[in-house]
Amino acid sequence: MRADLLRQLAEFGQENDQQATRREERLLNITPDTGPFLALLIKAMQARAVLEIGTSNGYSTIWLADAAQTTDGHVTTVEVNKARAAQAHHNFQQAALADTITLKVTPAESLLPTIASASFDFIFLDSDRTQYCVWWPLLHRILRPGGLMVVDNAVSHQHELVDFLALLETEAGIETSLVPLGKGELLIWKQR
Ligand SMILES: C[S@@+](CC[C@H](N)C(=O)[O-])C[C@H]1O[C@@H](n2cnc3c(N)ncnc32)[C@H](O)[C@@H]1O
Repeated sequence: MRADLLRQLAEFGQENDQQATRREERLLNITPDTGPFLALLIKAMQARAVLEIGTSNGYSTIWLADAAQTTDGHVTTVEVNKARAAQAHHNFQQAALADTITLKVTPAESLLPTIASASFDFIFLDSDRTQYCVWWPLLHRILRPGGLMVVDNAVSHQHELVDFLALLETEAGIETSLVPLGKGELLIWKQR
């Protein structure tokens, strides 16, 4: 049943984005093959505390939360757009995942400084790419040693991530790998 919902949401997102004339109207969901990839990572590392930045209507969140249910985990997801967040809230209920997800309707830059250090095992970053360099010190702080961060659009919008990639290269204790799946998934492992 959840698989049916995910299929419907993937189709809805693709049709919506083809018809949308303005960027704000697009849902910009992850590709359908990215969902199982993120879920596998969460299960393989037995991640329990999961953070997503950029919920949109909750398509990727449902994949993350479906995996988190198998680890007895929980997903916190943050979205600044109220209309998108309302759609996500509805979809979380449809997926029977409302108890596994906390949706924060606020700018990520307001939420991140309030989070305790080393709070998250897994972070999925799919938001405003112009802010990634600014957010990085906060993201690095709240990711636990041994934790994993995944950044979407690392191939589709590689040119927008040049400065972020350069910044990561200067950071000790960080290993990265670019996986050419979906829109390109950049894996960032915090060794220590
Ligand atoms: C690419 S979409 C996320 C798609 C979603 N992860 C999925 O696959 O279904 C990016 C989202 O980030 C949100 N966003 C942009 N800037 C933000 C910010 N500063 N704080 C929180 N959310 C933000 C946008 O409103 C948009 O819904």
